[in-house]
Amino acid sequence: MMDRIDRGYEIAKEMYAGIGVDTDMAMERLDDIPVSMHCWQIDDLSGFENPHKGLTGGIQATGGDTSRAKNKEEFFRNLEKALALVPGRKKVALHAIYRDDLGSFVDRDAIEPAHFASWAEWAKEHGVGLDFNPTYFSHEKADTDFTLSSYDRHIREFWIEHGKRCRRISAYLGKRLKEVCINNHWIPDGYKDLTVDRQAHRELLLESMNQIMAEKYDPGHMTDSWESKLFGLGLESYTVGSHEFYTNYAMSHENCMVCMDMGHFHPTEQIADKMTSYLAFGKEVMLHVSRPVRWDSDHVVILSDEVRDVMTEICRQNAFDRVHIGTDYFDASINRVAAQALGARSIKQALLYGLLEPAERLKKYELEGDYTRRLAYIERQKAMPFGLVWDKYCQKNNVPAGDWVESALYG
Ligand SMILES: C[C@H](O)[C@H](O)[C@@H](O)C(=O)CO
Ligand SMILES: [Mn+2]
Repeated sequence: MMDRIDRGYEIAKEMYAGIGVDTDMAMERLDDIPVSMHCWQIDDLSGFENPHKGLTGGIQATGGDTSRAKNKEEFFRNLEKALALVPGRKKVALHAIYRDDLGSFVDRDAIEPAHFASWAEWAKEHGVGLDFNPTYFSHEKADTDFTLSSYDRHIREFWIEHGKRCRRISAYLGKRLKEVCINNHWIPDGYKDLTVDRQAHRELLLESMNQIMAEKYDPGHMTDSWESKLFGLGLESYTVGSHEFYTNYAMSHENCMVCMDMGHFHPTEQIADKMTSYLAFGKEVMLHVSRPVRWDSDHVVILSDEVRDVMTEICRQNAFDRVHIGTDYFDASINRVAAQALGARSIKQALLYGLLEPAERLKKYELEGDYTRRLAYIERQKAMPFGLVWDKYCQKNNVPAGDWVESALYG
């Protein structure tokens, strides 16, 4: 007697075959697409360095759910629980403040690969790759709202050293895990109110970036991305690291790309439309998949139209090796393990949705100028039994399907 999931899958397989889509093949392809899960949802970005410092830089984790990991043991236990709820290939994205201090305090301008050796061991044991993020905020030397673009040379030098060391650590992690580690830089630098000299800070940032990026690393071990932003809380009027700024930087440097965070643009701008502008020039792209609600509020990622459009676009361009998918949100209003798992699962669902699209057929209609069929078949896709294939995919990967949240809360 076939179980419910198998019966459902048989029907779905037949229906997708009817529109020329091979569901087995789609699941196989999905197996190979890593999603990089940010570790900081587990503890609201408190980190191991100084968990009581509090977030600075115009970012916030709001909400009153009490499940935030309170110590390292709880942090790893919860992170592992969340990983176990997400099917397929995964990476974990670290921040520099999650370093191991090896028994004594180490500031950000002094961290070394040794402070992340235990993470490399952990990643090997759990079969995941690692990505990295320098932490240019939540530190006394970031309290003026300026880091790499500060007018103060000492502040700049401190953060330049941090950036350089994070690149070295990323290269070490990539080499040890035999999987490229993406080192994503995000700085909060900006002004709350009307800004008179918008260029001076950008020139300083450029100079700092050039120093950070001077050393060349094997692209098979590490690559850098620079994450732009429109505005931060309390930094509403001017952000030094704008999208145009990093785009120009990435276009003129090798082994370097932009990171587009879905919460860092004007609400009507679509990331799905932006990716191919980089791919067309042979550039890779890093994504922070997030969910802004009215502002860059970092809500938990869901299977929204925006996320589905981004993942479908990656599938249509077959750009799995050129667009790197990472999560980024910090919501303190719900259970942290469930939040962490839900966002990554939603991205995998969106990818599966895209892989189940008869892309060649749709492209053919477009080429022929048959826009009626193009629209009608894109819409038809929404009523196809995609959920039945997803359940099968979870089952194949020994991950709970429908009732997964019970494992997150009580597993
Ligand atoms: C913690 C991350 O570095 C941070 O969320 C950054 O990626 C960002 O999106 C800031 O708004
Ligand atoms: Mn981000």
